[in-house]
Amino acid sequence: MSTSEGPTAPFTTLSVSHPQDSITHVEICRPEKRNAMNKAFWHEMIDCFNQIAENSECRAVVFSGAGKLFTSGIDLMGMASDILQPEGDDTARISWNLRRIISKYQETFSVIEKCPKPVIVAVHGACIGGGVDLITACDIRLCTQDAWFQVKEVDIGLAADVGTLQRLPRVIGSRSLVNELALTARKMYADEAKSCGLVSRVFPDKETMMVGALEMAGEIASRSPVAVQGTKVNLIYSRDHSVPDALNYINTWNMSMLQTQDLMKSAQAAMEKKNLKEIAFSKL
Ligand SMILES: CCC/C=C/C=C/C(=O)SCCNC(=O)CCNC(=O)[C@H](O)C(C)(C)COP(=O)(O)OP(=O)(O)OC[C@H]1O[C@@H](n2cnc3c(N)ncnc32)[C@H](O)[C@@H]1OP(=O)(O)O
Repeated sequence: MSTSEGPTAPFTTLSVSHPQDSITHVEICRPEKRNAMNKAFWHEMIDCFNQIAENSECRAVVFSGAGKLFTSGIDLMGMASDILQPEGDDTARISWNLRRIISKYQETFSVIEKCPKPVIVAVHGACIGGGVDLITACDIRLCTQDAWFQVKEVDIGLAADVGTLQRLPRVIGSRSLVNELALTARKMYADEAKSCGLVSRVFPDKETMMVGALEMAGEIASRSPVAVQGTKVNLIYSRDHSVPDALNYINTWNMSMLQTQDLMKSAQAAMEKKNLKEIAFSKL
């Protein structure tokens, strides 16, 4: 794992490293501002995850935050210009402009979901506002015992519009709990986050969590990338479609993907009780 030594070029808010073969670690890195999401962050995420999606060397991603906490959400100081004073000669043009801007903000987290490589997010300390939007777009959520989550948008006078209201109800089973969190902006702590299914594991501290996240990424990366990436794409598809539609989708998907050499290699390894880490799968 990288150790918060600062953002890596060409980014100013993200540090990207490769702690192991086939694994990419992305860290939001503005610790002095509690990883507040400034203007640069919103577009750097898009560039970063589009690059990861295209990088055939990468098979799994770990995302975390540098410093004291995961993120304090949108940068309240930098928010002013485009959202608070959108350009345009009249209401229609201002509105159209805002629509375009909001779409761009939404893309910041949708790229995580569109990236076929599984993304494990590791949360320590606070995860506020935009942080909840971000983690709900990730595939696996881990946190530390000191973590807390807050859908804080109503406190700053807006309805969350970059993913929380759309994805959180699909992550947490209880609609009532989602409504409560979004309407009251109350903090939810690690144990409740685990019991409601927002996170799948709670670790005693950040160090242990990062070791756990890396181990999990290693397990994923050792498997056939055809199988893993197909699984991510189809899990997301089936979340958003009926069972018959999703069965039809995977049928069409697998009519080509089942022809992979990875199937024979993996099946043979299983028969011979070999560790998948010993099997060389081609890049994807
Ligand atoms: C179309 C757009 C869609 C997106 C919507 C997103 C909405 C949201 O994200 S709503 C949530 C907004 N965030 C907040 O309300 C959190 C504000 N911050 C805090 O409550 C505290 O800072 C926090 C509990 C996170 C941490 O407290 P701590 O005592 O550890 O640190 P501080 O001394 O408060 O802060 C240290 C410096 O960081 C700056 N900072 C913290 N959060 C933000 C932020 N969100 N935006 C900008 N700057 C932030 C803080 O000002 C301090 O800076 P400095 O004084 O220069 O040292």
